[in-house]
Amino acid sequence: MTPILKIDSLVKRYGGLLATDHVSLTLGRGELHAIIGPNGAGKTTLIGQLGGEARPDSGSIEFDGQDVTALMPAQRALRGLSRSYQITSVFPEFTVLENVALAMQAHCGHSFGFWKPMLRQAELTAPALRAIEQAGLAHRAESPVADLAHGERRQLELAMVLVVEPKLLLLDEPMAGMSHQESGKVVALLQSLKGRYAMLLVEHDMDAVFALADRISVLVYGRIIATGTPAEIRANEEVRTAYLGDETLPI
Ligand SMILES: Nc1ncnc2c1ncn2[C@@H]1O[C@H](COP(=O)(O)OP(=O)(O)OP(=O)(O)O)[C@@H](O)[C@H]1O
Repeated sequence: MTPILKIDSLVKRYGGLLATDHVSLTLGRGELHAIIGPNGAGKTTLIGQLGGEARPDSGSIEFDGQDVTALMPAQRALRGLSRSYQITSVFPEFTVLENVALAMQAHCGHSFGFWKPMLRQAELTAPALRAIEQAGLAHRAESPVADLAHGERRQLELAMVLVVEPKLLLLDEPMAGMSHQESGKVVALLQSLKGRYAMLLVEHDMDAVFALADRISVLVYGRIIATGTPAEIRANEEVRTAYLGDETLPI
């Protein structure tokens, strides 16, 4: 079976700095692959290139058997490559359900009637409710987004991506700023989604990464120094050296 994602020798330069230094990586269907690395290693830059917001200087990105290197973010999303964003375009006075339905509508373009009240369109509300349930927010479906706690907003972000049924989810620090209890909920949630979606997870919470990932790649100064199972990464000498003195790696 073709891999869902194949990155080949991706390079991104900022002046003299190689933020992504010939990164190659393959992701299997249904795999949860984590990218870890110290601050400034190039994790966000890599996710940005996969999402399509940052253009690589060279190298290629193949998604689901097709070259998507030159595609815009919306074109990638339509093919099933979706990124979970820190929400900026959410409508705080609208409910969780309305926001997720709107995300679905935006994704599908003009195939829905704008003149009909959104919540009477089962084509929008049924998948929206499913995604909200998957994201563990069913009890908040009718709450205005302004009333959500920080952790619940991150769950909403996830619902807004899940609603379009992506083939690959790009997750950029989904536990950032969460309490221990909140991040535990997101770990359980991602665990429940495992196998159904391929996921590329960038995360600083090492307990979460080592609990969830099928494989982990370690990025240091823009270069992948190791890829392997959590046990292989724990045992890797070069990784231990790169993290020397960094207590966040549970090895
Ligand atoms: N737009 C930009 N212009 C210039 N340099 C940049 C730009 N974006 C990132 N960089 C540099 O590229 C390198 C990689 O940054 P990046 O944000 O991708 O790292 P990161 O691994 O995500 O870090 P963190 O864990 O702190 O989020 C850093 O040295 C950063 O200063």
